[in-house]
Amino acid sequence: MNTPIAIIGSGMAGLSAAHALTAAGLCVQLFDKSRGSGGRMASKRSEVGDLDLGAQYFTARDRHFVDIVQQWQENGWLAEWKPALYQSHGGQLSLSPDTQLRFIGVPRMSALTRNLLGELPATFACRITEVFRGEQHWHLVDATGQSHGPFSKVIVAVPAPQAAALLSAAPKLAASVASVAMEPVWAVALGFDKALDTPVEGCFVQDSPLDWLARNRSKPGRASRPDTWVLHATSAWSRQHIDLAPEAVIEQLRCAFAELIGCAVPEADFSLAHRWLYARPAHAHQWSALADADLGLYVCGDWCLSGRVEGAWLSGQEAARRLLEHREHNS
Ligand SMILES: Cc1cc2nc3c(=O)[nH]c(=O)nc-3n(C[C@H](O)[C@H](O)[C@H](O)COP(=O)(O)OP(=O)(O)OC[C@H]3O[C@@H](n4cnc5c(N)ncnc54)[C@H](O)[C@@H]3O)c2cc1C
Ligand SMILES: NC(=O)C1=CC=CN([C@@H]2O[C@H](COP(=O)(O)OP(=O)(O)OC[C@H]3O[C@@H](n4cnc5c(N)ncnc54)[C@H](O)[C@@H]3O)[C@@H](O)[C@H]2O)C1
Repeated sequence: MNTPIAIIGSGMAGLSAAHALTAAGLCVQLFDKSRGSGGRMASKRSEVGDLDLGAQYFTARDRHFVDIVQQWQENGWLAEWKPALYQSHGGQLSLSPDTQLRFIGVPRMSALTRNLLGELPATFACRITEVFRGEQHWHLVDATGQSHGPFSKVIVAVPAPQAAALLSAAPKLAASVASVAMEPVWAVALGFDKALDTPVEGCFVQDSPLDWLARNRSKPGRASRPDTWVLHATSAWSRQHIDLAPEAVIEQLRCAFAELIGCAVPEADFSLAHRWLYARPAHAHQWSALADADLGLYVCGDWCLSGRVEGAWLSGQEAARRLLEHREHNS
């Protein structure tokens, strides 16, 4: 019997592992606490259109990732994003041309992970709280106390602080994962019925509570009206203001935006704030993936590498590769 492999987390890392394992003829079952796939590549549907509140774009440097990105582009799941890119230093805005290729899901970032999910078996709105090994197989318990299984192996593909809590079966692994700190990011979306009078479409920011801002209508496939923007605070500012009320976060980041954008910024006609508690690892690692292969427990995620979409995909591939390698050696 092909006992399925449980994958906890259906962000880019979990989906990447799922694809590699199904391509090798194995069965997988994904679990995610959210109502859909994508994790930090999520897009929020709102009255002003879809808003990419997490990952803004991604780059591809590793040659394997470059190849898969090309396939995704040929499938129509991705487009290149070529914003009028600026930088802001000490309040000075300047054009920041570069030759970097940047990709986005179309018509929203989450379309990519939705396409990757395809027909893969997945259980959503299911927060896994316990992962334990019986005599022969693995079992999962969710927040409602329901048990899921049996599974031949388990891949944990969630942010490190959430993964550590699921690894009590492998204390050494749990300790390594628990040592990874992840930083928060406040994201704010603003919508203006009358478009702002600025050529800026994306901006890397320094010396401000803001770290990044992007104009949605510059992204292929997005609605052009109203004029919506996504602002990301720095992790330092987000940490200091972690418990601030969303309305106050919106106001403070709107003021920071108005200060640097160089045009009149009226009250927003639409606004929302989203707090990412585990947005990015505090430090990059070179782990690719972690495992207790004899137990059959694997861990992956962006935080094992660069804290970027590319790192998440590579980490999922590596977890799957190690699982398949161990399986082959023991068959
Ligand atoms: C604000 C922000 C901006 C970013 N900008 C960029 C960018 O411009 N470019 C770039 O390359 N990267 C960017 N990133 C990083 C990028 O989004 C991540 O590297 C990547 O999406 C991580 O994928 P992942 O699969 O490792 O984790 P995630 O996407 O976090 O997926 C983990 C999944 O696990 C689920 N989960 C967690 N715990 C449990 C549990 N107990 N039970 C069940 N499910 C669980 C979650 O719901 C989630 O769906 C950004 C991230 C943020 C937050
Ligand atoms: N906010 C968060 O939580 C984030 C979590 C994880 C990643 N985040 C940001 O994503 C991008 C992705 O980095 P990348 O894939 O290496 O893209 P990049 O465009 O090459 O940027 C790398 C880095 O270089 C600086 N930079 C790049 N281009 C310019 C430019 N034209 N002008 C000025 N500066 C530039 C910039 O500092 C980038 O950080 C990356 O932005 C992560 O911060 C967010």
